[in-house]
Amino acid sequence: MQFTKGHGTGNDFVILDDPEGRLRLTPELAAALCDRRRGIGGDGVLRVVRAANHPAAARYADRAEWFMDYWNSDGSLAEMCGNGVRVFTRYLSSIGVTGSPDTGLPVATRAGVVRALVGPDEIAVDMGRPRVYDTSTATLDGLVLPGAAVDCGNPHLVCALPPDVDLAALDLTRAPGFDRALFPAGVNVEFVTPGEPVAGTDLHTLMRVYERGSAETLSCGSGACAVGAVALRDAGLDTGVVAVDVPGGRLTVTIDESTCWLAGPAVLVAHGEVDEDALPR
Ligand SMILES: N[C@@H](CCC[C@H](N)C(=O)O)C(=O)O
Repeated sequence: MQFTKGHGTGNDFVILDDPEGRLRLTPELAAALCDRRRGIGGDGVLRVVRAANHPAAARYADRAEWFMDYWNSDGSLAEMCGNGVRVFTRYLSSIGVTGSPDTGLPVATRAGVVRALVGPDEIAVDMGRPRVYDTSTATLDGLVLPGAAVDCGNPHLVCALPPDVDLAALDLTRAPGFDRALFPAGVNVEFVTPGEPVAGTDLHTLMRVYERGSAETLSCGSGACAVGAVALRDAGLDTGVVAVDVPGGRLTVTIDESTCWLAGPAVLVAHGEVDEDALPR
């Protein structure tokens, strides 16, 4: 099986080119590919399949030729992956699939169709406006942290740390607790603290994330959008530019009246062949 490996600010993916949708991708195979010791290693799998050839995306086929079939590293499916769309788009452009320079490349996801614009260094995705819809709490290290529930196509809980809690010192080797009644399908939990002013932006936030299905990752694009939306709301702003620093680098979130743009680097680092029979079962 051929694969490509790529990442966006350290959120890394195994990319499988399967335009006809012939590959029998199972939760076990996705988890085995993502295994960092016995497989290739990744926070998730991005299967590149024509929308018309996948039952979850056929309804989008008139609007988007390509479907990002996204799997978390534990083998579960997710509706959206912001960094995934950016890396997926980098892969498509590497094989000559480019969108229109004006309107970009439409990409179907389980949360609907988004569009990506390829710049010289960065790839930006029009993610749609995040919906901040409730309050809740996360528990971690004996702390109870209030947070905002945000829908970015996938679920997020954005928790601001009290000033005496150090973001870098949080122990994210274990999953934070959350309200299963509010998030029956699980949630990605972002922990945030304000950063120093950054030129060209309205706000600057530092973030770490514990992702549903993938544990702590170096970056989460949809999480950055959720964080940007909450940061602007808390600053009394409807629109603006937020620099979101994650352990893997910087993402820029731009929210206007109608949508949210997520921008940052997206890199392909390797191509190869994996022996499926040698993967862990
Ligand atoms: N890292 C992603 C989000 C991936 C999906 C997430 N773990 C979920 O289950 O919702 C991103 O960049 O958005």
